[in-house]
Amino acid sequence: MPSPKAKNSGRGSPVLGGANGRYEFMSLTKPLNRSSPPPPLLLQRQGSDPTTARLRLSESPTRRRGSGSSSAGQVPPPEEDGIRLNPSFARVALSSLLAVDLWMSKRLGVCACEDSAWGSVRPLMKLIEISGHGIPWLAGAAYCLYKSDSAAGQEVMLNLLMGLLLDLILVTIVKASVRRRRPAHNRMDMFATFSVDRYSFPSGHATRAAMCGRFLLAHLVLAAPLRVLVLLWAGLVGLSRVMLGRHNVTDVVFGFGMGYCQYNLVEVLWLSPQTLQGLLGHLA
Ligand SMILES: CC(C)=CCC/C(C)=C/COP(=O)(O)O
Repeated sequence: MPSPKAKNSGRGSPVLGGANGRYEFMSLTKPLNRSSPPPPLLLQRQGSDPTTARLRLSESPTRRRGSGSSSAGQVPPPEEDGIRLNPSFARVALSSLLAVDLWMSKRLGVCACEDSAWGSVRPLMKLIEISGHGIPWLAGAAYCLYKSDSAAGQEVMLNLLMGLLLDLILVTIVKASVRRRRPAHNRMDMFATFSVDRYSFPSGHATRAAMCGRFLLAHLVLAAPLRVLVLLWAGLVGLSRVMLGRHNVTDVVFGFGMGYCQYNLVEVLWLSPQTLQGLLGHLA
């Protein structure tokens, strides 16, 4: 039903007296074409979905008779108004989640630049950012692989290297597919980025922190305090992404989940020395 305001606005209510006495609505988003009467649209009863409206349209007497008076004419299917009159629950829930996400990310972006609320903490957050960057991890894994003098050590470092490359590939694919822009308050001053790193979803640092964190806990013999330190580091990497304004909260949360699953993939694709010797044998 037209809102009371529209009826009293004096700007011409969108309601037309229909030829058959039924009220019909003009499209709310198309300019009124005064030369010819606008195509009447069936009133979409509150809570009905467009499909129902279309079904009702095809059952309308006008359609059934296959002809109608010139004023009714062939009633076109209801237009997709720019305004969704009854979005699905999933769409409303997603819109609400994204609204909360943007609001929370803006509030937590306290180190987005030097004169932000916590601008003095920015250098520390940048240090944490570097600790989760792909290049230090790739260089470190390659160096340990080169320096390792045990087969077991070489096996672990080789699979960490493979996991890091897998992470880069998967994150690049998802970033390039989703193409979500970084938060408006982000100051893009990261070093050594790919072109896809202009996109925000998911956080590559978060995927790497989760995957490497699980990898270290599973394959390194660490005392309990060090295990806690690894978990703390992974959490701080994720938090730093939002505090620096690089990401929204959902980018990091999804990144943690993706990195956690990536480690499972590393375990499935685990390269044993025998597999490696077979591969190298083929290459030689
Ligand atoms: C150049 C290499 C080897 C990796 C890129 C590392 C990087 C800049 C990832 C982006 O992380 P966020 O998505 O968390 O910003």
